[in-house]
Amino acid sequence: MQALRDSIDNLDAALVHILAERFKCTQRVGELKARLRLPSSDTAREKQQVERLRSLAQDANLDPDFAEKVLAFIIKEVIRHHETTLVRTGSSS
Ligand SMILES: O=C(O)C(=O)C[C@]1(C(=O)O)C=C[C@@H](O)C=C1
Repeated sequence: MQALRDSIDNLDAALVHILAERFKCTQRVGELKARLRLPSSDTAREKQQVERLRSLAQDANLDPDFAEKVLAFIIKEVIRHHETTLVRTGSSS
């Protein structure tokens, strides 16, 4: 049991680090979008991401619906960050 919990703790730490790296990338995208006055969300891109992630999940034996929900949750937070960046950089008006 303890060995399994140690593995879970390591995997949770990896998830946090991976998420932090992803948010660093999306922060840069948000700044670019603000500068170029592009919309915060891109539904065509999201559709591609969902398709790809569902396929990856299937191959990895992970429930694709769950993977899609996780992605949607993350993207919702990214869009919130993009909106904050717009206000912070004064590009929202
Ligand atoms: O690729 C973009 O345009 C982003 O802003 C990043 C991202 C994402 O988190 O992957 C977030 C919002 C968009 O709707 C699509 C994708």
